[in-house]
Amino acid sequence: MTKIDIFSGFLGAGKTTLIKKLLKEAYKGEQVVLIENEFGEIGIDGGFLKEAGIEIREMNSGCICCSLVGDFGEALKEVIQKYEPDRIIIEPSGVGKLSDVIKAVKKVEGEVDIKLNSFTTLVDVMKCKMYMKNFGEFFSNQIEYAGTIILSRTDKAAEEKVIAALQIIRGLNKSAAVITTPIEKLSGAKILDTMENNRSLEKELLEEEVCPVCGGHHEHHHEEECGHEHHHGEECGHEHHHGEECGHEHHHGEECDHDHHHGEECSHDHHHGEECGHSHHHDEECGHGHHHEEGCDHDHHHTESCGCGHTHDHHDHHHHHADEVFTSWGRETAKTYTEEEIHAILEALSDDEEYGMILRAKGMVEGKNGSWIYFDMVPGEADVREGSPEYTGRICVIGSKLKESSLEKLFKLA
Ligand SMILES: Nc1nc2c(ncn2[C@@H]2O[C@H](COP(=O)(O)OP(=O)(O)OP(=O)(O)O)[C@@H](O)[C@H]2O)c(=O)[nH]1
Repeated sequence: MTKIDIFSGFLGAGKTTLIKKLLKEAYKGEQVVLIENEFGEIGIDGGFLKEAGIEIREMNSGCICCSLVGDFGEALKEVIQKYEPDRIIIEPSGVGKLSDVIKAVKKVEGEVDIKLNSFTTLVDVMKCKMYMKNFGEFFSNQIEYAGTIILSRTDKAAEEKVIAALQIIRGLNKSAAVITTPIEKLSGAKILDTMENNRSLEKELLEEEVCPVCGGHHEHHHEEECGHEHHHGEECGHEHHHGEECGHEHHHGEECDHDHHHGEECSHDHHHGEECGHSHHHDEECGHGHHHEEGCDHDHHHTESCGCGHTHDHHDHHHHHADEVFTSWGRETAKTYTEEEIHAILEALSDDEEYGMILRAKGMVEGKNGSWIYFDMVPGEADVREGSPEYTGRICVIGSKLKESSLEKLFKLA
């Protein structure tokens, strides 16, 4: 039996940091394979894990969070046959939907000897509100479907920030255990134990199939024999979440006829997002595209892309349109830099609209003095450190409306 642990989290939330800690402290002695589905053209994270003897299966050519569930199933089977691991860690792309990843794993559970052991989401408390506001469903889905939520940067965030983030999180997910203690203060075993004992949402998610009463697809928020709450199915006679024109609480845009266009006024209670927080179809405030999750009945024939940065033809109802929101820019380079140059570049990325809205930059390049410079940046935060030599320099920037030629110039690659 191979245990599957899913670690979800928005760009730069701290997934890799946590996985490293668990590998050292909680998964010690286990045969572990990491399946990662990075958003971005160049896989950056793999290196350190390879050094630690961990097998990595990168899925950059296909996304596990949308229609390529079959391929994902094949990848899982292949990994299990080849390595017979004790555990598989799945790190979906930072903008993938956790609910889709859970479903994808569940689908293959009957075919291979695996068990979905945990599904955890990392949330950066410093940016929770901003991400919620700007990226809606891409961000909120990961919170809603998590069995456990781990807050990152509680080591340095003000208490009010942590409490504000908690409020947003609790609005989306009432039952997950939320770890607010900085992870370095907890042992890996303690974290794993917390992750493994919070699985109530799993059942809920699995029941998100066809309703035995009305035959519709509902998202179930409570488990009661059909007795669950419905979003629509008026004929069921149960409590509904989506009673149009009824001013009820909303859980999601799914299968909901009343799309909110252009942030029209809305007087309902919402489960995701402050400042109305419902999904929007058109750009507002932040200037980015928002998800298109509404459960419309038509097929989409256009080619879309999801969080993996690749394009797929979707024949199902999961339209991510992540490519409308997120893009990545990556380069391999033999160019050398000084640490000061890298600091200055990251600062420019943080501060300047000139390059688009930067959500994440990371990479490793050779230093002028022959050492290797590793860097990580999320808005307002940059980490530059020395690391072991890589086979070549690699740079990856992820964001919204990236300006590639400006980025090339900034990294002096033009
Ligand atoms: N102070 C602090 N820094 C953190 C914490 N978690 C992560 N970081 C830093 O944030 C940066 C990004 O962390 P990662 O662990 O690489 O994040 P990730 O979610 O794997 O990022 P992606 O590669 O975008 O998927 C790194 O510089 C980390 O050191 C935390 O709890 N506290």
